[in-house]
This record gives sequence, structure tokens and C-alpha cells, in this order.
Amino acid sequence: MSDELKRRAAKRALQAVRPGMKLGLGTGSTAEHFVRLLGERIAAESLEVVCVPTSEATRNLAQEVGVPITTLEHEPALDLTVDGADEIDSQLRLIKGGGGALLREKIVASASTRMIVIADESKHVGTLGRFPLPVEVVPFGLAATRRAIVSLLGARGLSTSLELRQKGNDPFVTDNGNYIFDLKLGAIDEPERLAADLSKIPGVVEHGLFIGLCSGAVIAAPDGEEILGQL
Ligand SMILES: O=C[C@H](O)[C@H](O)[C@H](O)COP(=O)(O)O
Repeated sequence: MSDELKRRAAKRALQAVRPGMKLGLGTGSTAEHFVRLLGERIAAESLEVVCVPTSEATRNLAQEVGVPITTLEHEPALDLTVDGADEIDSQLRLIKGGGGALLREKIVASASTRMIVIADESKHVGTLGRFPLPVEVVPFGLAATRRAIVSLLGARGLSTSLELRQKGNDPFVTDNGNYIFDLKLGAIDEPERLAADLSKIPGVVEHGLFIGLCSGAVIAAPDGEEILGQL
């Protein structure tokens, strides 16, 4: 069922795509539906769009399904990014990075005039933080960066377990050659403050809190799609 809901959310967001648009393409199982549906529409209508993918996986998928790809070097200003999320609250604040693509996703979303999030209803939460917050860090100085994050959270009275994401027996490596810490916070009461604090730690490249980037969302439930913000 969840996969069908993801597809329905993607289909609704596809209505926001107009000829000539420059698009950002998200990463993950929900964004995959959008890329596939976009490929179908391009083939059916000869729709002219160019797209910047947010991961190597999305780049490969887009090429496979006939979606034209470009880069931010060629198109530094995009009209619309459509992406999934791990959590979204009623203020359109997000946790992203469950698939490890948060850095490119944030760069692409920031280069876009609008960002639409597509999700099934399980992603819509009252308070962010049930999903572990991904934090991308450079491998150099890993232990010191870990210590700085723990110290920051402790000073704010937040208890967390912090895990280096693994792939098999090795650390998971992002498309940018970095590692990811997953922070189990339970509830994030002040996402803006946590985001600002994490960004001050030198070894932190980016964190998965997306604040002020999402302009609209399609939340798919069995009885229909709820629209948050503006599509
Ligand atoms: O890094 C991955 C992205 O932030 C994804 O958009 C997010 O994890 C949601 O993925 P999915 O649609 O597979 O739940």
C-alpha cells in the first residue's frame, strides 16, 4: 500500500511540471516514482524539461527512463525540485537523508524557486525527530567531530545515541565521499536552533534538517491526497 501511496503523491506533483521547466530530481523510493512518471510524460507529450539529479542513483535512473539530465554548472537556477522526505511537519520542515543524499538534495533544493515534497502519510509528523537525524561529516577528524556533536547535544540537554552509518562492515560513504552520523533524538523541539548549531561544527558538511526550503507537499493517504502549502 505504501508504495502505491508514494506513486500517487508523485503523480499529483507531476501536475506542477510545465513545459520548459528546469527541475531538480530528488532521491529515494518516492522520488523514484516521480522520475519514472516524468519519463513517461516526456515520452507521451514530447515535454521539454531539463533536470538536475540529486544523486548518482537518480542520475542513472533518469538516463534509463529518458529524462534529460543537466548540471547546476549549466543551470544554476532551477524552477522546481520534487523530492521525498523522511519526515515532514505542518510547518513544512523536513528531515531528509535516510538514503544518504542530503547534501546534494539541499544544494539542489536551495537552487530552486520551489520545492515540492512527496510522501505517504507515514512521513507526516507532529514533531520532527522520531526518524534519526542524518548528519554528513568529512572522514578527517571523525572522532573529534563526533565528540563536538555529542558535546553540543549535551549542552542543549538532548540525549541521543549517535551511530556512524554502516554499509556491511564498512562505513557508508556518500556520493561526496563523506560519512554519515545518525542522531537518535526522539523529538526535536527547536529544529532551527539545532540546525544552526550543527552547522557551526567544522567537520559537519551538512545536516538533514531542511528548514525554509519546502514550499508545498503532497501527502498521500488511502482516502486521498492532502496538500500542504502551495504546489
Ligand atoms: O537521502 C535520501 C532522501 O532524503 C530521501 O528523499 C528520503 O530518505 C526519503 O526516501 P524514501 O522516499 O525512500 O522514503
